Amino acid sequence: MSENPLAPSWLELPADANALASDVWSRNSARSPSGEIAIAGVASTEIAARFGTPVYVIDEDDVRTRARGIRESFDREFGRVGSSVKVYYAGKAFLSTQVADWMLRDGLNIDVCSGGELAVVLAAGADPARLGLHGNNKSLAEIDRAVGVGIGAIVIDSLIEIERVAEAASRHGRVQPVRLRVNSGVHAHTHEYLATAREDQKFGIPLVDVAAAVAQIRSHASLGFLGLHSHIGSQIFETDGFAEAARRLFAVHVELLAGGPVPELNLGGGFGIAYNSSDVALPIDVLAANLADSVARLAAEFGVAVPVIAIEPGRSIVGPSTTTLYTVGTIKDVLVTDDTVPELVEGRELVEGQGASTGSATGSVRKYVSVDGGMSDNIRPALYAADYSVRIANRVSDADAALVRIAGKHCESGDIVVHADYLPGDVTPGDLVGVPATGAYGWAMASNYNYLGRPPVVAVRDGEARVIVRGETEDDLLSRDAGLEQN
Ligand SMILES: Cc1ncc(COP(=O)(O)O)c(C=O)c1O
Ligand SMILES: N[C@@H](CCCC[NH3+])C(=O)O
Repeated sequence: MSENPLAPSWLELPADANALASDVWSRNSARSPSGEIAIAGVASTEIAARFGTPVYVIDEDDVRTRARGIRESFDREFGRVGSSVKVYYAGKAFLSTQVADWMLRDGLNIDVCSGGELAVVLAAGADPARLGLHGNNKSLAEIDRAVGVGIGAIVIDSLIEIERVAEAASRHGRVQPVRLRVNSGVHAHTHEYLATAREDQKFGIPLVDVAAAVAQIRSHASLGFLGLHSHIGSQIFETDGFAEAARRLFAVHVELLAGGPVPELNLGGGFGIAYNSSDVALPIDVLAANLADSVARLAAEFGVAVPVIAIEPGRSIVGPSTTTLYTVGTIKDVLVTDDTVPELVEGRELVEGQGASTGSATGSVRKYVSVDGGMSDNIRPALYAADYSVRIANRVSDADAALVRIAGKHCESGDIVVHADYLPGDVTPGDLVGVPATGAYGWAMASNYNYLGRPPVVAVRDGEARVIVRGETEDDLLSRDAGLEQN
């Protein structure tokens, strides 16, 4: 078997199209002696038989080990430079009461960005003091509830919000700790929709306006200023962007010290993970060490103490923990000829970065493998041109590898789950396939498009599986329909 010219340039023909890349699959994923993929000792076929497909399978030990690992790495590295760290799990990546409970037990705080997320973590029994609330347009009701329950921090995102939070705090007789989100102007190297600190976007306050905003915060007895906040974007692989944001914020942080205490500095989340064989994630302990060194250097340069650092990782904690299992329904070998190439070129522009080949593609076959889910359980390939990977989960095969595109079942040609990977060429209807690294922003961004029910989330640990979020049924889908008018 040779490489298919339709394959994107980053995708290499694997030596074994059954192999599970250890940096992409959850830590307890492995082929069992029969050849099928087992996750934390639970066979894929058993999961599919008990819970149906599609199904998100979350490896509990993986997500909790990562949560503790991030906390410990940052504690160690910032302890080394005379400071400490508050780690907030960014609940937007994936939140359920069970996941919230794991995070809290493993010593993390939780960051929420809506009243709904707040309700979930409160339902998990979280101490509100360990929570933070974000959002560029929090409603008055959301602010009121957060202040009323005694939330640990509110990240103020606009000048207008200073007055809203101050008013709610004085009404509740509280001094509400707040951070101020700053648009650092750092252009993180990621998809445009995932970059959150360029000048031309909705989040935060420009650096030049920060001094006045903080003066406004400090003028309210009902507000307590914790410090500045920056989140430059998501799925970022290098430390440079974080270090540059820290540098820009630090200069302002130091100026603010002249007007009162600034105990903390929040550097946000955004640490990248591997979704496929071309992604190389920076190890968390390297990232933590680099950031600690950068912040310590800045503190020394400015002659001030290293502040307490807060971080808000989401994807890097929960992303690699989860595999989505699907059942293959139909398969088509699509011959890409001269006639179809122009369409492909156009398609490539729509999904920039996917890297479909152009002229040389003539006469090559792309195998379309359609599964029983799609953009309703993972919108990221369609929304961000995210490149995932795939393996047959119910068996191994020594058939020659074939270039496949995993498509969903939605009425939408952009409904793609995996743009390109190699699978054994005998992949067949009825096979189970596993798509790893779907834990972050998969279920969280799922929809009911085409009236598909959102799949269940099943947690696996030590050979046991249990539902932590049940899947939606047709009754669920119909339950919000008001029905026909009675004549
Ligand atoms: C303010 C804020 N904090 C934290 C995160 C979490 O980012 P990630 O899941 O990439 O770590 C996000 C999402 O991008 C965010 O907007
Ligand atoms: N939803 C994005 C991450 C968050 C974007 C900015 N807060 C993703 O799937 O990658």
